[in-house]
Amino acid sequence: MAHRATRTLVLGGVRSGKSAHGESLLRAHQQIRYLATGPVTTTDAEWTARVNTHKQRRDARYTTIETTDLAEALRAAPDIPALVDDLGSWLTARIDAVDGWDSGSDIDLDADITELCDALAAMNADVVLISSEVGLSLVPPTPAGRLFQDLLGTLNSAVAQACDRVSLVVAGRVLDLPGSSVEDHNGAPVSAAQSTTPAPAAAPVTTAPVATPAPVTPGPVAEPTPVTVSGELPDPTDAEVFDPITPPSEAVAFEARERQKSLTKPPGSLGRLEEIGVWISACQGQCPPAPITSPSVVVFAGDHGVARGGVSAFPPEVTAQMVANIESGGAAVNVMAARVGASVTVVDMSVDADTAPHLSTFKVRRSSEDLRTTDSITLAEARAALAAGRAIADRLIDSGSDLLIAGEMGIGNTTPATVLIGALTRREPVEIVGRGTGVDDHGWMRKTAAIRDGMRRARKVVHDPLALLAAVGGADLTATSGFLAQAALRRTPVILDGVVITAAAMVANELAPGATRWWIAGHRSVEPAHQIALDHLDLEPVLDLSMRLGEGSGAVLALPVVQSAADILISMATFAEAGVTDRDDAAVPEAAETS
Ligand SMILES: O=C(O)c1ccc[n+]([C@@H]2O[C@H](COP(=O)([O-])O)[C@@H](O)[C@H]2O)c1
Ligand SMILES: Cc1cc2nc[nH]c2cc1C
Repeated sequence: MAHRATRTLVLGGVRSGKSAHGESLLRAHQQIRYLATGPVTTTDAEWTARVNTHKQRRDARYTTIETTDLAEALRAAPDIPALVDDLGSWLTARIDAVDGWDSGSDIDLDADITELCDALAAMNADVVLISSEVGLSLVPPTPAGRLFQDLLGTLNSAVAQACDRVSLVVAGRVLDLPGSSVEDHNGAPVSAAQSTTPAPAAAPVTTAPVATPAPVTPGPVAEPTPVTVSGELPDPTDAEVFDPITPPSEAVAFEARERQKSLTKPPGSLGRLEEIGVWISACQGQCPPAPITSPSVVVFAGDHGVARGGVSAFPPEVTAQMVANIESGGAAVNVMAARVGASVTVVDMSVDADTAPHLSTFKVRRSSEDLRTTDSITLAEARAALAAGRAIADRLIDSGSDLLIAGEMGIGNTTPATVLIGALTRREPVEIVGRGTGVDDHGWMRKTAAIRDGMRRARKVVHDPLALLAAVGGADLTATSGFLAQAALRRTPVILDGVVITAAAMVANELAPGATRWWIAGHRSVEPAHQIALDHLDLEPVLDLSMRLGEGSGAVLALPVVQSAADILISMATFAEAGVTDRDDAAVPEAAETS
């Protein structure tokens, strides 16, 4: 599936973090044109220092082009992602060009703005434009100041119309602004300026809070702020085909290990945390890494026909009830995510009930079939579910998510998860069956038999990941596999949750070999199949709290550990900076004569 170009306008005040956010949106690209619109030569030392700070943050993937003719610069390479920083400097140059500072309201830049918007519309690659939001401050006391403020407001509005996404960055927090984004029938963004047809009829996919996590304060959970990730159903053609996965950067991992040694701590004293920091750095392709500020949890929900066979301690209607609970912020995952500043989105892939339209845009069917006797879903449904999972990952990453977590909700889903793990690792059902939600002994026997029957059917298609998911996985697990593999393809780190997510991860790693390098295991579930799956993927869980809840809860609990690991590499002082004597620099006392 080709990645679709996205035009994003990032607004914010001075030192709000808007440029850093803009850069993070282009994180996944290997080649980026940095269109610098500021003055090329200046005698202002402070300005030069500011420019240097920005330059240092950018890595070798960036080519800097200093220009005040933005339209031409964009048109020169429409297939290469671009970062424009910023529109205010461009506007200054346009006003300079017509000697317009004293012209009051007579100045007319409409033609320049239209040309810029047309060039934006012609881009085939992602483009991010940074601009100051100056309209919230006092009206400037000088005519030139008022002219600039008015024109920049007009320019920002025009560019916003030409963009697919607009965000406002305030104090390092990113707020996705709702509005005029519409998409064509293939899901490709069409700017409102270009669009001649009304928005498509399909309901937008509204997610529970995305990108604007509540501040982490003790007390009741903040009310979720719905954010719309607009879009139609993705094209399922070839949804199971993935480009090769490239691993996180070995060179940056080496650099990060070297940096660990230089920080004011005995080498290795932070144990596993050090390697987690190295991993985040390698995933981001930069050392030190950027802090993890926009983590997103997606809870994939679905029912399973096998649940009618008495394999769970709870009845299937609980799935839909819990989906509503998660959507309204009352589930464990909501509470934990609010504590650590992660957004939570619940997606109905195959719940056996009608859920709210904004949760069911990607819904493939009501309940997957009973895996004991029937394929859970058809191959066409499996492709649709895979494409949905991939599109959800894409949309979150394109909105600035810097770490993804998959969670799930579905009564009976530990049975298909265990079947997948058993089939891929060739284990006996009794070795891997667990109690799930707490099924009793009779239920345990029914579940073991169901796993045996499912594994018998799975064995025939074990070498074909798509067919395997269709035979015994169901729509929710299939979407999860697409989501996890796509995150790896988009070079975005993931924290895995318990047995169900890890089962989907195993199949994702079959679809996209090497994807596992982009994942870390958040915790060890008490389900016996989980440890077997973790061993298979060569993953060591961060936490072991004897949990078996699902929803993404174990992964969310591990998130602050991963965030701290990144922070250590970012913020700790080195021995040299802090004036602390390093081990190798210490004076060695004369060895005592022992003759
Ligand atoms: O993630 C886990 O390891 C895990 C272990 C046991 C149960 N669950 C959750 O419990 C439900 C499935 O359990 P069951 O007994 O209905 O198969 C489902 O909603 C999962 O989120 C999750
Ligand atoms: C209440 C309940 C909450 C859950 N969350 C994830 N799986 C679950 C299963 C049940 C039964």
